[in-house]
This record gives sequence, C-alpha cells and structure tokens, in this order.
Amino acid sequence: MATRIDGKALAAKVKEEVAVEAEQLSRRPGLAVILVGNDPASRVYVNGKERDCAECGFRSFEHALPEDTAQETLLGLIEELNRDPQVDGILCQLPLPAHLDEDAVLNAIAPDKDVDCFHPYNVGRLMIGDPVFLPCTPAGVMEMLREYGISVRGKRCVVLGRSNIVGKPMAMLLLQQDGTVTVCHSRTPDLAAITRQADILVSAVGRVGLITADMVKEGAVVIDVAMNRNEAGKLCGDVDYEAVEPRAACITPVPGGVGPMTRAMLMRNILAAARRHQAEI
Ligand SMILES: NC(=O)C1=CN([C@@H]2O[C@H](COP(=O)(O)OP(=O)(O)OC[C@H]3O[C@@H](n4cnc5c(N)ncnc54)[C@H](OP(=O)(O)O)[C@@H]3O)[C@@H](O)[C@H]2O)C=CC1
Ligand SMILES: Nc1nc(=O)c2c([nH]1)NC[C@@H]1CN(c3ccc(C(=O)N[C@@H](CCC(=O)O)C(=O)O)cc3)C=[N+]21
Repeated sequence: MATRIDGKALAAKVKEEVAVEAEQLSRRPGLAVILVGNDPASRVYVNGKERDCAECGFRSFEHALPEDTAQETLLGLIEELNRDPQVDGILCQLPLPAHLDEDAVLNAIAPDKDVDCFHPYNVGRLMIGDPVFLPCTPAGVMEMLREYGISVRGKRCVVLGRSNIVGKPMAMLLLQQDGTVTVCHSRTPDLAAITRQADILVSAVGRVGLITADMVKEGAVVIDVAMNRNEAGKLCGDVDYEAVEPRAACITPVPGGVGPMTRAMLMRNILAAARRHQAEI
C-alpha cells in the first residue's frame, strides 16, 4: 500500500498559514486575474483561484475579456494593472486564444507582479538559483515532497514533459535540491527504460494511461501533475493510479494532488509580492 499524498489537505494548511500572515499586513494583498475567451476549463480554474484568494483574505480583480480581444487591448490592460497599487499579482490564464502572442503578453507583466513566475526575468533568476518567485506547480510538488519527508538529494528524478510551465522549472527545482534529473519528452525513445530507473517520477504530459505499472520501479515516489479527462469525462492524470499504486511508496491522486497545491503556492507568491510592495512604500 502506497502512501497517498494528500494535496488537498496540505493546500488547505498552506492557505491557512498564508491567511494568518496576510492579516499582519497593513493592506490586503490583491490578485488581478485576466481570462480571455470562454474556455470552460479555464473558467473553472479561475473560479478556484478567486475562491482561494477569498480564503486567504486577499482581494481578487477579475478581468474577463471576449475571445476576439485585440493584442493591444490586452497589453493596455496589463500596463494599467502594472501601475495599479492595489494589484500585487497579475495572472493571465493560459492558454490564450491563438491570435494572441503569449510570449509578448507574459513579457508585459511587471516582474514584481509575476506571481506565476513566467516572465523571462523571473525564469532567469530561478535558473541561477536566486529566485524571486517560485513557479507554482513545481513548487507545489516540492512542498509535497518536503511535507512527506521525501528527500531529493542524490535521488534519480525523472520528469516527463519539458514545458515552460511545468517540466522545465520542475527539473530546475529538483536539480537545486541535489537530485540527478532526467527530462523526457515526445522525442524520447523507450520511455519505460528511463522511468523504471526513477526514485522520483514526475509526469506532466497530459495523456490518460501513459504511466503503467511496468514503467515504475518498486518503491518509487510517483507525482502526477497532469489534468486530463478520460472517456467517461472523469478528471484523471497520466498515471494508471490503480495499477501503479501497489508498486509505489508514495503517490499523488488526481484530483486532490498537485492541482490544489499549485493554487496554494500561487497564494504564497501573492503574499510575498504584497510584502515586497508594502515594504517599498
Ligand atoms: N496540476 C496543475 O496544477 C497543472 C497541471 N497541468 C497539466 O499537466 C499536463 C502538462 O501540462 P503542460 O506542461 O502545460 O503541457 P504541454 O502540452 O505544454 O507539454 C506536454 C509535454 O509532454 C511531452 N510529451 C508529449 N507526449 C509525450 C510522450 N508520449 N512521452 C513523453 N513526453 C511526452 C511534450 O513533449 P514535446 O515538448 O516534445 O512536445 C511536452 O514537453 C497537462 O495535462 C496539464 O493539464 C498543467 C499546469 C498545471
Ligand atoms: N497563467 C496560468 N497559470 C497557471 O497556473 C495555469 C494556467 N495559466 N493555465 C492552466 C494551468 C492548469 N492549472 C491548474 C491549477 C489547479 C488545478 C486544480 O486545482 N485541480 C483540482 C481539480 C479542479 C477541477 O475539479 O477541475 C484538483 O486537481 O484537485 C488544475 C489545473 C493551472 N494552470
């Protein structure tokens, strides 16, 4: 029987701590959320983040824009939010509609309000080991490992996926904790041969049933970042949970695993941004 890593419970604990700390501030932290278009999944995520803000005693300012919003309009809004002293963090929900230039949008967010840690400046600071903000999803994974007493030092870590949101920053945080890290992607041949070596396996691909029992070493820690819908429309990750669970030492469920932790880490970043902004005044 593997230990089930309860992301939902840990996220609740983190948010309580954040709420207590937020009370000490002279002004309530604020998050601006930008949502372009009508993607139902994005709507659900944004609602979740706004609920988290309320739980932490933060203000949230939602900016829902139509699908056909022009690039200049979006950049204009970001400029406005960059200047707004009530806004400590700005989150532009991804993915954006195809006609918008995602890189240009993420570049426009002031680095000191970039609570997603997507701006090249913050990515660079992370890369050199002197981060301003921690990337929410990878930081959520690290917090889970820490809480469950799982040391990364000297462990063979295998990360599946190399996106800027999850895979790459995940590999960086594991490396900074002295893991020996391998990153796999769609061009990696014989994935199973690599995953079988993992002491800590992090899957962030987005494919139902990708990780089967034969791909996992006995006693491994299995972290499932993915957020998929199966044929029945049920939320699930990359890992065949039922099959893999008996082999693993620890495993995260979907839902109730990495997802809630991502949001809790976002709250931490907003608190950190607010502290920095208030110290400047
Ligand atoms: N829990 C949470 O908080 C979050 C969850 N997610 C979820 O995590 C998953 C990944 O998200 P994201 O990183 O944004 O997705 P992307 O689609 O940007 O990246 C997916 C990665 O998986 C790789 N990949 C695709 N097929 C395979 C394969 N067969 N074997 C190995 N690697 C493969 C791709 O390789 P290549 O680069 O070669 O194309 C790519 O690097 C999604 O399910 C998403 O919904 C995302 C963000 C937060
Ligand atoms: N600018 C930006 N920042 C992001 O951090 C970002 C983004 N865009 N775009 C999409 C991805 C995805 N993501 C999730 C966060 C929480 C859950 C989450 O809380 N999941 C719950 C279930 C939610 C449900 O029921 O649908 C769970 O796993 O238990 C899921 C996915 C953040 N992302």
